[in-house]
Amino acid sequence: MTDEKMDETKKKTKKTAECCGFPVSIFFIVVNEFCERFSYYGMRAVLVLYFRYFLLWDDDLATSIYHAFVALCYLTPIMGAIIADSWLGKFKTIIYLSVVYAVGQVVMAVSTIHDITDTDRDGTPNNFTLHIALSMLGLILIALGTGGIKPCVAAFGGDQFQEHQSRQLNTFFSVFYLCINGGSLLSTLITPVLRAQECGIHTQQQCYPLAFGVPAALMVVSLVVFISGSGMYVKTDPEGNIIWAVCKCIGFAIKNRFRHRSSAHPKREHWMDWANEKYDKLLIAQVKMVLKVLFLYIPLPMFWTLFDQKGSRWTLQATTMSGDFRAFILQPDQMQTVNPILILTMVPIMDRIIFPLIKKCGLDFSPLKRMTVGMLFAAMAFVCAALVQIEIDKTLPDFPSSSESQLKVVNMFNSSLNVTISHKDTLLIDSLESSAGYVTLDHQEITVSLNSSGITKNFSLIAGGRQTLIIPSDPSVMYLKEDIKSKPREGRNAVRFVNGWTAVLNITNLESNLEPTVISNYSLVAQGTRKFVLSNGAQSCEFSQTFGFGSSYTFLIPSTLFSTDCKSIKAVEDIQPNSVHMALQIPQYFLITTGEVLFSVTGLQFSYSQAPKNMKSVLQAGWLCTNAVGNIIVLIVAELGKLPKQWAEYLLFASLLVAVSVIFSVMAYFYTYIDPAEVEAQIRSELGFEPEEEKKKETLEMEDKDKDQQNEQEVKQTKI
Ligand SMILES: C[C@H](N)C(=O)N1CCC[C@H]1C(=O)O
Repeated sequence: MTDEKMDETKKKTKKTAECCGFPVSIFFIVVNEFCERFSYYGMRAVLVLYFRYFLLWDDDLATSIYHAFVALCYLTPIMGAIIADSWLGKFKTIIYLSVVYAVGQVVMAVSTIHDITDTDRDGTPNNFTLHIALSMLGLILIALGTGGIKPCVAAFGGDQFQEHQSRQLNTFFSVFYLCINGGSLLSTLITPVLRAQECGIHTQQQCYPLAFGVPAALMVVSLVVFISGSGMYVKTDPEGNIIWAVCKCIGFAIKNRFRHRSSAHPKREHWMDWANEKYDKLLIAQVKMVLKVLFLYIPLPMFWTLFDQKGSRWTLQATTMSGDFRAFILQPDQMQTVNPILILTMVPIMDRIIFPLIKKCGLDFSPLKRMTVGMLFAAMAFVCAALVQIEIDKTLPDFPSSSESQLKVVNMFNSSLNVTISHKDTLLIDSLESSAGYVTLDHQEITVSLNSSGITKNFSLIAGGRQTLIIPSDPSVMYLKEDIKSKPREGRNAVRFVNGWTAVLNITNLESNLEPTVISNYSLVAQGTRKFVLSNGAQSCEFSQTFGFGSSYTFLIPSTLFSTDCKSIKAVEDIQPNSVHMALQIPQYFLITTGEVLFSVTGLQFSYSQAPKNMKSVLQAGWLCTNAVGNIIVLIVAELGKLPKQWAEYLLFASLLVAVSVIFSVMAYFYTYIDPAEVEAQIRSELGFEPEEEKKKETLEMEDKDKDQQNEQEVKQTKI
């Protein structure tokens, strides 16, 4: 045996330090994963807000770029796997790509410092191009890093286990998943709080640099932890350019099959056997194993398509619900933290109680069955989401269709008015009151007549819009103002004021002073009791209003404002607060998380256990790719298909997933589980290669011989 070969075999049979039956090196790997996921999910938690409120992109662009980024993060694992399995090995790939990742996070954090381009010191950046360029560069580096290392870390963790530790290996994947979710939970709680702080050199702004800087620091910690374990790892070397060899082998099999397509040539058991002429049996067997699993993955993206809507559709659903839990207030996007919290409790329960119980009952709950059941749970979660949506829809205002217009009338005149719209609808409105709700009209050109004064005016309404007609103290100058026609974002409340006082007013929360007879633009206020101070320079008074979630109010300020100490201000409710409670989303979160434990944790283990030794990262990457495709489907669905009713869309997704899980269960039925190591050993022995066990024994014997020789020499030297 050559020295090189001996070194390699020694590496493979290296005894690792153990603690409670687990390799000690695993500790560094799970801590590394915890920090990395903290970094990834922490950054993701504030990314859309950064796009929306720092770069000032609109909602559509912000969500599209966000989903495109997530999809990229799950596509780059292919690159990481190729580098690891064919070139650098998993250990070096993790280190190099972690450096790229950490640099990306730092670039991203720098891009969020508004002071770097805020030359006029007004609090907003002056060179958006630079911020956009830096953040895109940062995101690309992050996607390369996080995706690149992801298949390697899981597979590298698996590599640390010896053959006798197969039970511990399964536990490892569960612990690994717990660490992912521990990191995700902490970071999604912490980074939004960091963002809400104010910071800056010249002007104080929302502290995005801190919200992105802490994840960057955690990525550096992750790298340091991983390097610290360096001396303890089992590092398997890549066996040449395996991916290229696989591609060539598949290409040759297809070409050869095509060349021998006539019936004169006998059929072969498997189409890959057409590569027999040129490639060795071992490689062909390995390719067959990988292809079999990859084929099985084809239906899986549908699970992720539903799963990933937690962050988009379900969060939007939460914005139309009430988050008042009495002891605490939950914001709509915080509802997502229910997922990692449930993962942290359910993985141990499943592992320790449910799975052993199922086994005790003599039921066969094989990995592919678990994954099928996982998909059905996710489908049930969407049925629940549809039911909740139906409840919410009952409480939502009737917003106008695209051909309709809605009109509300506010009377700031000093006496009641009879307002007739288009000679048809007559509304009697008291002074400092509004019409009860909105009048829906199926035409846009209207005539408004104030019957007592004989004033008549024509207006053109916005099709599909909501507007308020303000009749000021001088009714002849009545005018229209556009209203919001959807629930205010993030469960906040939209407020505006009509100034019926005789002079300019300054009102807290409003961007600028309010002229007499004018209605202000909306400003958004959070849930809770809010205080408004109104002043004209000489006098001031304050009033408070308690807000729920997702309401809209117009406050009518009378001419008697200061004499009544603000008490005469009239609140008109344009959109009622959300009344369906966010707790109703818990069942759907519970079901999707149960689905995730059954589907995702099992899929991770399955991808490792069914892969040949030299293609572990490749199959992990294939598994992660199902997630990328799922995200791309979300993107396409968001752009194209919009069903008129949200609950119908939820049901459509649920039915699609049920259909896909039936297909998957049929495919799974025909799949036979293998032990890749055994298959490889068998082929090796058929081909007359030295079996691994023999190699091990030989290495140990060589080591013993080396030691004996050393001892002999030492004895000789002492004698001399
Ligand atoms: C946070 C999720 N519960 C979760 O653990 N994941 C979602 C996609 C896969 C997995 C992850 O690796 O982040």
